[in-house]
This record gives sequence, C-alpha cells and structure tokens, in this order.
Amino acid sequence: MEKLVINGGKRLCGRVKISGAKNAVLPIIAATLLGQDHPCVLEEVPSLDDVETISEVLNELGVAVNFDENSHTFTADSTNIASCEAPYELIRKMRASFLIMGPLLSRCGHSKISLPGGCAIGTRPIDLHLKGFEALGAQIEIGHGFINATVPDKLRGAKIYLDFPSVGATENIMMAACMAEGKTLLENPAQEPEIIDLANFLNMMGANIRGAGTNVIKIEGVKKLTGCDYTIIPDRIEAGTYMVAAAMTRGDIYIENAISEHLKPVIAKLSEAGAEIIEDVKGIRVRNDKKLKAVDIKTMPYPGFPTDMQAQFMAMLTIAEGTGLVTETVFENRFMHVDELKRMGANIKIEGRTSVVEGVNHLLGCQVKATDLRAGAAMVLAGLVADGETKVGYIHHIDRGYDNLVGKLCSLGANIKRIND
Ligand SMILES: CC(=O)N[C@H]1[C@@H](OP(=O)(O)OP(=O)(O)OC[C@H]2O[C@@H](n3ccc(=O)[nH]c3=O)[C@H](O)[C@@H]2O)O[C@H](CO)[C@@H](O)[C@@H]1O
Ligand SMILES: C=C(OP(=O)(O)O)C(=O)O
Repeated sequence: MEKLVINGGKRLCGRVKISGAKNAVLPIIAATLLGQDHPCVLEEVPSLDDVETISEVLNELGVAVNFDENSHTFTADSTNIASCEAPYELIRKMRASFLIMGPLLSRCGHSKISLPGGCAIGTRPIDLHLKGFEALGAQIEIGHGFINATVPDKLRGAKIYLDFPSVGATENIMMAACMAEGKTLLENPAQEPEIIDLANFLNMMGANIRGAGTNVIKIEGVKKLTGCDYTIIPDRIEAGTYMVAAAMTRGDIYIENAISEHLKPVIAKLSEAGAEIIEDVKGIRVRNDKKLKAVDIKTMPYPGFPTDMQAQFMAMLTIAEGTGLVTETVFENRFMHVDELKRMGANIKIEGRTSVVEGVNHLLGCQVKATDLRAGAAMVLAGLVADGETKVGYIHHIDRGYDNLVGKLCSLGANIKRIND
C-alpha cells in the first residue's frame, strides 16, 4: 500500500502555484456532455484521480476525451453520445459522477445511473437533485440500485426552491434547465464560486443563466449549447490548505493564484489565530513566527466557513494556545480525523456536532490514515509539525483532490515522500 512519510519540524517557505479547482472542474466536465457541434477545451485542469474517474465516466457514455497532464488541457467531444447509462463501478468511485444526470436528461431525455450510496463523511442523499428534475418534468423510478429517469414530453422551466443550498443539486438542476423550454427560477441555491464557474462555462456554451452566486438563479432555456474553450478557476481549498501549512509550520508562503474573495472566512480565521496575511491581485502571502491562538470555527454553506477546510483547521488547533471549538453543520459525520489526530497526541473531545480541541505543545509522529480527502490533508499538516516520523496510509483519498501534493510541499522545504510499504 502506498503511504506518505513525513519528517516533521521544517518551516515551509517559498512560492506554490495553486491548480484548477476540483469542485469546479468536475461539474464542468459533466457539462461538456451538453456541447454539440464543437469539442470543449478546458485549461488549468488539475491532475487528480477524480478527473481520471469522470473521464472514464464520459468515455463509458461514448464521449471522446483527452487529457494532456503536462499542459493541463482537457478536451471532450460530445458530438455523439452512445449511452446514457452509468454503472455502479464508476459512480461508486466518486459521488460527483452523479452530476452527469442533469446533462443526460437535457441532452438525451433519459438516463440510468447507479445510486451513489453513502460516503465516509455522511449519508449524502440526492433527494434535492431528484425533486428538481421532477419539477422540470422528468419521471423518476428507483429500483435494483439504479435511478431510471425519463422525460416523457420535454423538460419545461419551473420554480424550484431548494430546502438546503446543496452544491451538487444546484449544479445538476442548472445543467438540466439550460435547454428546458421557458424559464427556471432556482431559489435558495448554493452560492459557491464553483457554481459561478459552472454558470460562466454554460453561458459561454450559449446558455442564458443569470444570478449564479446570489440567492436566486434565473435560467432562460435555449435550443442548443455548443462546445467552447474555458479556463477553470483556482482551487480555494488547495489554497487554504497551503495557507494553514504556512501558519502551522511558522513559515512564509506566497500562494500564487489564490483568490482572496473566495477565501474570506479562511483569511479571517487565520488572522484571528495570529498569522499575517498579505493579499494582492495575484495571490496571498501567509507568514507566521509564533504560537498560534485557538479560534472557534463553524462550517456553513458559502460564504460561510467551508466544511472542506474543517479538518485542516482542526489539525492547526491541536497545536494552538488554548481551546478552540469546531462545529460541523454541513455533514453529519465529518469528524473521522479526530481519532487519527488523537493518535498523534492531540487533545480533542467530540460533543455532538462540536469538537473541543485543546492545544498541546507537541504532536508525535506515528502511523495514521487518511479517512477521507480533507482528513488526509489534516494528517499531512499534522505530520509537518509533529516530532519524528508520520506515516499516512489510505492516500488514495488524498490523490482524489490534491495535484502534486508531495512535489509542491517538497519545493517549500518539507521532508515528505511517497513510499510503497
Ligand atoms: C464535487 C463537489 O463539489 N463536492 C463538494 C460539494 O459536495 P455536494 O455537492 O455533495 O454537497 P452538498 O452541498 O450537496 O451537500 C451538503 C449537505 O446537503 C445534504 N444534501 C445534499 C443533496 C441532497 O439532495 N440532499 C441533501 O440532504 C448533504 O447530505 C450534505 O449534508 O459541496 C460540499 C459542501 O460544500 C463540499 O464538501 C464538497 O467538496
Ligand atoms: C468532500 C469533498 O469532495 P466530494 O464531494 O467529491 O466527496 C471534498 O472535496 O472535500
């Protein structure tokens, strides 16, 4: 099994370039299914296992895809779609594969997709996606582990209110509604920057979407979407992870490409903890030379504190001065990293949806595992400051979402390598 081996205690200094955002590129690749006549060419596509998985899904549907990992250019030609079925083996690997359902319904009028099932961080139902499709005129049947959806007549624009601003449901419904007849009003949608990126991409393909990034999205259906060229936004969670690395290791890192506007809660909380943050138009510099102070965080939909940064902040709080409260409101089971951090000497108690983290003077390197993607990032951050050697297992989770993590950390002075154990 592959592992990451980290020898802690190095200050991280230098520059790191942030890759394209995983959570923007996955829905955008799904949306390439809507493009007729012309291939889509995507730039700044990160080299991630999740990108490979969604490429396999598109391949299965008969789409011609090509990913040049050197230039980070991804091409998808959806002129012909041969199949509208996505099997369990592919959906199981990555929940975001389910984002092909909206485009397939719109483009082909039917789809048969395996139920995604739960995941380490929560049960993650898809009821809001399905309610949205039904409101647009789809008929849905669930059985034998599959969701069978058909559009008996045509998709028609509708007023849809989301009970919770789900990122995936907002994206899936937006994609389904692009070519529906008439107007769709999506109320209480997610407002994440990745929603805006998807809307910008769809508009460039010929869609008519307004209000992405606000609390109402208006979509006027169009007859056809055409492939186009598009550049993916930088990954705010990757940027946030390097920001925490700078603060924790008492380092000084310039995080190139990071967009401050997308990182307001992370910047606010790192400043409150005592790190110095210098923002400019091309990136963010984070430096720190002292013990950090404990802060409280509560995860919320955007523009609140991102749940995808919760584990990394918890790793930071384990060595801060005082006690910090970490409240997770987005996913019901996103504290799997707590037991792993405790194995390294952290002092954490879970009380319902809140973890109480009391800072300790030292973490001690040991064998730990990445229980999910961001939990894995938290283990790496803890390993960077721990005494001695930390071995992180189950790193396939980390490979889903961090482009060249080892190379980037080494270039900043970390002592980290990948081994086959
Ligand atoms: C590929 C991608 O972009 N993944 C991100 C996306 O996941 P994802 O799109 O799955 O997250 P959602 O915003 O949909 O989920 C948030 C909450 O809503 C619940 N829910 C969601 C849909 C639904 O139909 N019913 C329902 O109850 C979920 O169980 C969860 O508790 O947003 C999450 C929240 O910011 C991030 O952590 C993920 O990194
Ligand atoms: C939870 C995450 O991703 P996904 O929705 O793809 O599981 C994440 O990026 O932290």
